[in-house]
Amino acid sequence: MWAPDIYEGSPTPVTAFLSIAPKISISANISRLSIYGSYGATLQQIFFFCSIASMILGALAAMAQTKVKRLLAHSSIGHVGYIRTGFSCGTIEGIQSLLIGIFIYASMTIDAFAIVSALRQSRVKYIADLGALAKTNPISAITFSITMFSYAGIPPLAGFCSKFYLFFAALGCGAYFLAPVGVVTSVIGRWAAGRLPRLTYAEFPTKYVWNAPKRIWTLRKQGTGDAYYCRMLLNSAKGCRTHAEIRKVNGVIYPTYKEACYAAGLLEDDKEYVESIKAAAHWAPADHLRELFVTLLDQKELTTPLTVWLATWHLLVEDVQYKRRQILQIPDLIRLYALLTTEQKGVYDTIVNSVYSGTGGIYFVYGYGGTGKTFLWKILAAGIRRKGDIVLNVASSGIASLLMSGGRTAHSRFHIPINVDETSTCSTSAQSDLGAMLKKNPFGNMTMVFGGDFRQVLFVIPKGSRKDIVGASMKQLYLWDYCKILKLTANMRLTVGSRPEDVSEIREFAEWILNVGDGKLGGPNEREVR
Ligand SMILES: Nc1ncnc2c1ncn2[C@@H]1O[C@H](COP(=O)(O)OP(=O)(O)OP(=O)(O)O)[C@@H](O)[C@H]1O
Repeated sequence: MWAPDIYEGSPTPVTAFLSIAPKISISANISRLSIYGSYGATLQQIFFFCSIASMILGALAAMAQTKVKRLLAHSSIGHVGYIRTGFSCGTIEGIQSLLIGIFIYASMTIDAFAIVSALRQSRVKYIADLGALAKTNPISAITFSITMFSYAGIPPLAGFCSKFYLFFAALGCGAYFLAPVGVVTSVIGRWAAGRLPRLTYAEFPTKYVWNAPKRIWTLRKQGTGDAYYCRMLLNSAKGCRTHAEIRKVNGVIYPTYKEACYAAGLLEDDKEYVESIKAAAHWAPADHLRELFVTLLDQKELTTPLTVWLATWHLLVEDVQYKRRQILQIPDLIRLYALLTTEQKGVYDTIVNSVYSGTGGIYFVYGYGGTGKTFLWKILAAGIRRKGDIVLNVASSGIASLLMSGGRTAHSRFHIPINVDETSTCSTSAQSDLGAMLKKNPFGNMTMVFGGDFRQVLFVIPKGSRKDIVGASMKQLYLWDYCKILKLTANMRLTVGSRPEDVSEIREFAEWILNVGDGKLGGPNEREVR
């Protein structure tokens, strides 16, 4: 990015920092290099050429500027050229003059930006706005003029001393061409600085109004009403006969005078700030962008803050959703819900309705491996937690509990003893959060969802018979009679995320597993697994 664009687009304190700090650090580094190293004639010629190029570019470009900050930006480019002269000499005098130059440059720049910052509080942005400053704010006008003349190198000001030392050092090392170029560019700079305080007689009332009771000129405030924008258009539109014709710009009739003013380029539309925020979004996180936006608001840089907000809000709030989800540990629910199949949606809706109708209930979601049970748990938990309600995800094993958001083993969550007998109780304290929750929501009002595949969740009973194993399963609980069974049948593992060439193999394996589970394969195993 071109430095003056950055200067223009950044808040004034940032611009001041950018115009001083890098130059000091670069000058300090190259001075050290110059002291400890040495370079030949070719390199010296290149440095001289760069100095001359910076001086000429800074001076010529400054002539064409209309905005105060851009003028300072180009002056700063010119100054880099002057300062580099000291380094290019390759002599101790050159380094001394460079240090003096950088000190004076930093002082002048701090002074200039302090004034610019103060002036921008009163919305002075353009060089033309400075025209009648002497009338309204003589102290600022005098200080700014002195600073700009010092920038231009007019004797006996500090800027002159710095340039004098630099050119003297250049002549001392035989760079006879560089000194006259520096003098000529300084004269051009003097012209650029000299045109600051001028406004024509006709232009003066466009920036200032005469305050008759106080007998002073005050800065013209920008109007906001329709009449103001209409008057603005009338100053440039020709031959209008109707209001619609006043609002017509380049063949388009705009609905409001203000929009027509923007289209005609009569109002600043803050495009530069919108572009700055968009450019910064490529490398800066959203909270930094928000800081930038707030600084722009604070510095009163924006003409139409709402327009800038509407054009950039999606970048400024990019992380908000993400952060919220992180805090609540909620995945992107809307996207996930859309992924659910019809039968998964049926199960989801039944369970969520039971939670929010207040009736509660016990459900068992039955589906063989790969039908999306774990997938459903995640979305159910997200959907209910999103509303601030509590979901306790538990599993019978530690590994299975890791698959669920905030999952724990049932034993850990409800303090269930490992070895259970008739006298066992859960050691949940009544004062704990869990105890308080259980007291507040008696089991009748709660929704409990069990899930699994009987092929996968049957208990291992050491040396137990088929009858013992079935007897230890959930089906034997008295609660089972109240359990509503919800079924998932489509094997999602086959259809989602698998490579097409693997699908038939996975399908074959899934069917084989099913058949083993259903007892359709194999014979009696003589109570031993081989
Ligand atoms: N609606 C869906 N959209 C996209 N992917 C899905 C969907 N449902 C399930 N899946 C994916 O299918 C695969 C199997 O799902 P999941 O692990 O939830 O099944 P499961 O029934 O819990 O299996 P198992 O009983 O073997 O643990 C996972 O990769 C999951 O992300």
